[in-house]
Amino acid sequence: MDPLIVLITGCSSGIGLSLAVKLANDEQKRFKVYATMRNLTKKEALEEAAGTTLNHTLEIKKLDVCCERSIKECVESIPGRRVDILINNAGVGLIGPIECQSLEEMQRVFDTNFFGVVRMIKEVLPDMKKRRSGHIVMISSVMGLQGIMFNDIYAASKFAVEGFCESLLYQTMKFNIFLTLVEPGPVVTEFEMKTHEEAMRGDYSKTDRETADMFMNHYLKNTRAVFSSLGQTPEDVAEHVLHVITKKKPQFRHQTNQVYTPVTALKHADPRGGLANDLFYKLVFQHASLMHASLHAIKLIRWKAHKVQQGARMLGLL
Ligand SMILES: NC(=O)C1=CN([C@@H]2O[C@H](COP(=O)(O)OP(=O)(O)OC[C@H]3O[C@@H](n4cnc5c(N)ncnc54)[C@H](OP(=O)(O)O)[C@@H]3O)[C@@H](O)[C@H]2O)C=CC1
Ligand SMILES: CC1=C(/C=C/C(C)=C/C=C/C(C)=C/C=O)C(C)(C)CCC1
Repeated sequence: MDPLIVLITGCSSGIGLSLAVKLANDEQKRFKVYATMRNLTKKEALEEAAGTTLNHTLEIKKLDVCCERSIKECVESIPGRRVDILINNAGVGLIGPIECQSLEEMQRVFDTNFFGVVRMIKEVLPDMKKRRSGHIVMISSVMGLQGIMFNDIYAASKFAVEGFCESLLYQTMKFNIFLTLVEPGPVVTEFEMKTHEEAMRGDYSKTDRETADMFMNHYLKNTRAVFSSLGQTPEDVAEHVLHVITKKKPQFRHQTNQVYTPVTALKHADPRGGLANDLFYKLVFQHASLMHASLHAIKLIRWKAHKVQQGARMLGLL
């Protein structure tokens, strides 16, 4: 059988890079991967990770999701413009008090995370409709379901993606095209480092001292702990995406981190919002030490499980 043609955006690092490499290394050779990035001078890491798959099951192409011409040129360069699976992965973060962020910065987040997805889908959907087949996967986020403090604009951009897809779903269903929102919790990639570094360089003189303190001394500290105890690896997320795209009937939503399922479920348990809002508020401002102790315990358990797995592998039991 011919391999499925997969186009992935944002493959210079993180989830996009891991996913491209994972699919290109598929033992059954089910995929031909077009791994795209906006800046080809960053292609070395992917080239290295791709190894012998490079220019066989994996090809690197230039694509900037903020530029319609770049998207068109990339899709036109694919034989027959055929894209069986589109993975909208490219994305940027933004954290901090909104009064310290410029409108331009906020628009850049929406232009990439939301309009980037819209541009990509506009380019491939008509062909998928003609073929009455295809699968479009969004790397959304748990923040597409539940807002988290100081992520106002980023969460809004992911909520926009979720609303857009919920609405588009009926058309895609009619044309036998699958649409899936993959919703990871924290993933340890350059994403965290980039947003954290930008936040450290930020000018907080435009906000009051109390807000600046909430951000620097509560939020940043808490998220560091959250990433180091609950964070997944990009390979983990890639494994979930592989599972989603190889299902006969892929589901619409897929969360990759079980810990976050109850967090996002709170909203549905209490539609008036009290439960979720109260919990987050109390966790951050009233029971921070309890939260840190729990996160630390989770980290220890995960480390122990990892060691047991390593030992079992060495003994040939896994
Ligand atoms: N890390 C996390 O905790 C989580 C991440 N996500 C989502 O996962 C996706 C991947 O993020 P992750 O791998 O973590 O982060 P990385 O920062 O490692 O990767 C982001 C990728 O997006 C690319 N990108 C940014 N802007 C554009 C653009 N205009 N056109 C094309 N590519 C672009 C970056 O390219 P460049 O190198 O040129 O900047 C990079 O390749 C994002 O959509 C993010 O929102 C979801 C949940 C959690
Ligand atoms: C769990 C949790 C927190 C942090 C969650 C974080 C930091 C999630 C990050 C998700 C990301 C980065 C998604 C990207 O799309 C808080 C609010 C500190 C306190 C309450 C419990």
